[in-house]
Amino acid sequence: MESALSKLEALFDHPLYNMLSPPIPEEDWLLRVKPKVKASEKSSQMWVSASQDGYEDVQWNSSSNSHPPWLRFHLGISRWQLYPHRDPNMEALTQQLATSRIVSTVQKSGGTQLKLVMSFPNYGQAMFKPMKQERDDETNYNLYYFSDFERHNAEIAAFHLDRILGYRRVPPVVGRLVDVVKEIKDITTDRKLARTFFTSPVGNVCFYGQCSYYCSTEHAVCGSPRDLESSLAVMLPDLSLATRRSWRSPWRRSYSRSKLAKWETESDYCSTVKKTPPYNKGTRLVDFIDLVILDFLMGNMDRHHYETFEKFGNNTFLLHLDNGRAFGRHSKDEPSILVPLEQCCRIRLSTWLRLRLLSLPQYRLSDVMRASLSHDPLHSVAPLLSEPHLAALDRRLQTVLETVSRCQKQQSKDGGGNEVIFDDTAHLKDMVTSAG
Ligand SMILES: Nc1ncnc2c1ncn2[C@@H]1O[C@H](COP(=O)(O)OP(=O)(O)OP(=O)(O)O)[C@@H](O)[C@H]1O
Ligand SMILES: [Mn+2]
Repeated sequence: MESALSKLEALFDHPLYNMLSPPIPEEDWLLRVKPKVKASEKSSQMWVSASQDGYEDVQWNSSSNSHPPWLRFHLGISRWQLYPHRDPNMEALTQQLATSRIVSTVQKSGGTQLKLVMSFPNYGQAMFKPMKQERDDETNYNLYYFSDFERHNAEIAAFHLDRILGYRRVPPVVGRLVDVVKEIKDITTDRKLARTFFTSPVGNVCFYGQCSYYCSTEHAVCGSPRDLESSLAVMLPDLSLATRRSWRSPWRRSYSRSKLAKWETESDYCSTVKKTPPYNKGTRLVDFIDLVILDFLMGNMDRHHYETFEKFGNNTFLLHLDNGRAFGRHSKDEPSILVPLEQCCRIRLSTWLRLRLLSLPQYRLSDVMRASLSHDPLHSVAPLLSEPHLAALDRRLQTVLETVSRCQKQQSKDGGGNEVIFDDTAHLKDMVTSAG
């Protein structure tokens, strides 16, 4: 393990993760801090929390040292990433998610499967997903992808994988053992949720909540006897502060047992997408390919939509939310997830270079993932990804690199220029030269 940890350190020290980027102009931050409130106006503007039992009486000013970690996270979101590489706030943020007292729990409306929103004394919030499946269970082959369970460990592993790929587009997620009585049943104001609690025949406390899928006694989640493994993802800024736009994936599956989607029958499908806004300009297509690569590596077939922050228009990163259906199978890869890369033959240079790095023995993807996941609090209960899942990552990475090579061969055969690799580092090189 020690050598794996130093591999991860070496990876994050590599120049490919430490490229100089231009200073961020003010309009490229998602949120702005309001100017300091004058002391005379303070009393009326201060958050009133006395009535909300369990909350801290916080007095925030514009000095970021006094900000709670979740607020620092919100203030660090920019046009290009959710958090910076080697984020000095990450330790405190994940620590809060993992250990902070839970003062309120309610169901999150919308979505198909049970999810809860939990609040901390400093007003931070997290989205909770419970463990529904043992780590070594493989998704039933006769189950359609849209009927698959969501997995708490997939949410956790997706955050680590996204960071290792250098994207930083998944909100931080940690594992936590939640006491379903003390931290859910006893404190929830949600009567509909509270009503679904029961004690199983062997004395474990279980509940199922209300949702459109898997919220019934047969699909209850149970503590052991009260402790339940779960994932807690830090909440993004409220929609009233930062509106998000949802985009339908051009390679969306049909979500029907009998129909095929257009991309499954038209081999030239990407040439249409490339001409269609917003994929015809900027980096949207290669950003989407980045997401496709993440999904192929973790076997996520459920990427029907993705979101962006409206403030940044079309010129921004894609949020990689909702990864619960990843890591369902390790013994089989799902080639259809990689179809957009195969059909479009485009990839960011910086992504491709990092993928090649991760295929080298000294930075091997499975090793750095194992090391990264060992920092999660649930690692002491059981490894977040079993060895076969880690091995599948290396195998799938090879497939991604082979797909890119095939694209390059095909293109040189066709006598084309270098259109496979999209050089997103040119502006960085300019900066380095002008700085030097
Ligand atoms: N960390 C987060 N902070 C704020 N909102 C989030 C976060 N993660 C997800 N969401 C929002 O919550 C909604 C539901 O989450 P999620 O997609 O994980 O649930 P789901 O049950 O899988 O939904 P669906 O079945 O529709 O895909 C998403 O549409 C997303 O906008
Ligand atoms: Mn989903």
